[in-house]
Amino acid sequence: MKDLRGNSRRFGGAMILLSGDFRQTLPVIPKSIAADEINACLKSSFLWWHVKKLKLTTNMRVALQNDPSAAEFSRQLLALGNGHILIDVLTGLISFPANFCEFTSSKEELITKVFPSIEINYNNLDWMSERAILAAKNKDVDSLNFTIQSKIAGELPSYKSVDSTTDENEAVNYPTEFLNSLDVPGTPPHNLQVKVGSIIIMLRNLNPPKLCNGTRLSVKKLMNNVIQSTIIKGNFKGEEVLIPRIPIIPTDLPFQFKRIQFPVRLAFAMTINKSQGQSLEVCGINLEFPCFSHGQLYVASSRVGKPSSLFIFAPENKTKNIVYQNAIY
Ligand SMILES: Nc1ncnc2c1ncn2[C@@H]1O[C@H](COP(=O)(O)OP(=O)(O)OP(=O)(O)O)[C@@H](O)[C@H]1O
Repeated sequence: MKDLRGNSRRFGGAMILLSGDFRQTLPVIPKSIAADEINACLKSSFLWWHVKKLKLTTNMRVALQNDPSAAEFSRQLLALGNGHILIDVLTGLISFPANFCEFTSSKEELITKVFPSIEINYNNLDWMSERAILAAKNKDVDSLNFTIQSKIAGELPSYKSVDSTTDENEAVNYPTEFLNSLDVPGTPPHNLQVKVGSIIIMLRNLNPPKLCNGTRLSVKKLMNNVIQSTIIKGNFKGEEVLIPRIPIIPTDLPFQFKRIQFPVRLAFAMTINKSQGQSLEVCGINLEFPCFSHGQLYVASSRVGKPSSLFIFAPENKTKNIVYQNAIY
């Protein structure tokens, strides 16, 4: 920038606008500890000290609801995000603030609260687009997705990926059966099982800005080599798209392999990290296995604008709220 603009000031004197919330999840670094994540955060850059900070004061997602609980809910979310909710020293768990959400007593009840009568409602794209269940880990999300998908009638075809090593000399070290068994975050599964009417999420940018990593769609027709789907959220809501199989090379493995598969996963449920940036009308959080990193509980809870839209399943209504204070202040 300095060279391009012929100006020796930082960024060549150009004004750069960054926006974000440090209460939210930090960059994901595989096999890292908290210090690695904080180190990768913008705040650890030497440039941070030259940034002028401006603060937004109104939670618009909450304010737009015109709900009597708005001010209190917004305050509770900030307390959660700032790590100001008392942690029990013996268990390391927090109790949620009063009237923060509606608790369910089981995972099954959580599904019923978020997706009531899904066997009838799944054809209503508006209804489907505004709800999701969130969990911290992919493993928990997968099991929720299978359970919810099983409530929809219809055939369940299996799309198996074609997996191979990128370096053919390594083929003997990584047999196809082993590659097939890998379930890598951010990569579609080897055995993709979807039904017509299922909700899926894109895992790659196929055709930005319409079809991007994170776009949610409803499956309309399943063909051998193409999945026809309707975009259910965002500026291109209602548009139909064709999704082909593409080669995908996961980046965070100690070796490289290529998976040819539709770049999608089921998305009735999704990970909290994947939900960052989305707004929902109805949100369920499955905390059977608690959050494990900074800001996850805050991100999950702040996807909705009012407590009556937030359903939580947590053993004994208690959970972990991980907040790295040096990421916030
Ligand atoms: N100034 C505003 N006036 C009216 N509505 C707004 C305004 N700012 C945001 N919104 C609405 O608030 C909701 C959240 O906005 P948006 O998704 O841009 O926030 P965000 O900062 O990306 O949230 P998060 O990071 O928590 O996902 C959206 O429904 C958006 O339309």
